[in-house]
Amino acid sequence: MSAERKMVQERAVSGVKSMSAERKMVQERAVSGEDPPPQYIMEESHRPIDDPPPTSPVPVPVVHLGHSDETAEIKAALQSWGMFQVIDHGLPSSFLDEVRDIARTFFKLPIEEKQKYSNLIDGEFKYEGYGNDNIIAEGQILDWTDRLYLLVQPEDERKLELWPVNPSSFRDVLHEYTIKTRKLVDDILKVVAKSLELDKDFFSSHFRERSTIFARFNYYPSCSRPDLVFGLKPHSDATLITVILPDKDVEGLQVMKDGKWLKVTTSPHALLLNIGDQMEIMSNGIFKSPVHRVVTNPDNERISVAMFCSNGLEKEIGPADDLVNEMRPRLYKRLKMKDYLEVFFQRFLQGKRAIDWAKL
Ligand SMILES: O=C(O)CCC(=O)C(=O)O
Ligand SMILES: [Fe+2]
Repeated sequence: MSAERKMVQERAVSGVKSMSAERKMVQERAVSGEDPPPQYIMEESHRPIDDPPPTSPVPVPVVHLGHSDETAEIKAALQSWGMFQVIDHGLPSSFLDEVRDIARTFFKLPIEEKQKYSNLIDGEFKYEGYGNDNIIAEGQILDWTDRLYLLVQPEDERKLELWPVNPSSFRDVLHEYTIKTRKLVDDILKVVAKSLELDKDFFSSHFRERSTIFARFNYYPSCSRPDLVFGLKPHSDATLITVILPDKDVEGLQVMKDGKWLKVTTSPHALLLNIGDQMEIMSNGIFKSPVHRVVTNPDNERISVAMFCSNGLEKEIGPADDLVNEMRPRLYKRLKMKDYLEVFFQRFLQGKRAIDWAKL
């Protein structure tokens, strides 16, 4: 990785001085049966218990790739939900299970083994590795989750020393999963471009130019007080598009739709795709980056794997010229990806959205 890029990445997350010190992992708290301590507890008005409660599960729309209706299906799904599931993605179910297995096996390793990949070095927060969120402010509320966060693309920027060697298949499976999800995302971005009547390579060419993919393995231990804490606070992703491999058995993801929280349910063989803020900006707001959150569960742990696909850090992005006209004025400014990410991460940690900063 170039020195400049490294600096930018580090600045992107620690623009405000890090206050992370050695921290107990959420998994350790859950194993010892601890109730969530105060730094995890949401203030009363923002707790996961909603009135009215999240409605009964409505499956997220399915897009049938390669089908004559795919363009219309994607457009409808993105305008109503900001997300969709794909079942005919070409990745065998057994392979998706392997991806879930490497995540589960890694998080089951003894803490000392996992700490070899820690994102805290001498108390200083690093972007990649195993751990939790950076702490940048006193009183910051933490999420009930542990993670492993790795850059997988561009390949020549991977920090392989942070890729677990246990389970022994971890690196090969993650590499293969990267190649496969990348191909899927490239294909899907062409359909998204078509649905907006843009050149079919509009998003995928942006996406090819030193585009980044980060893999995030999310582990949400069971929690005695799901009414007080979040597995992941409400947020939108900074990405162009995100591919989520949800837990096969345990629910937890919810999305805000038409002002209400809905439980997200998908087929066990599905990949779930949601767009992020970069797509909202580039589509001039025709597609909105969905706000979503994860709740915890008193009986079960949950895992998920997210692949965050973004334009390269040095790219400047803005609304597509063809989507700006008299009827639809430009809604977002042009911005450099690295500047956006800097704002995004600071706000993400405070449970705030960055997209407002990009609006004109
Ligand atoms: O755990 C999930 O299902 C979603 C994770 C997510 O939204 C994220 O990692 O940004
Ligand atoms: Fe997310």
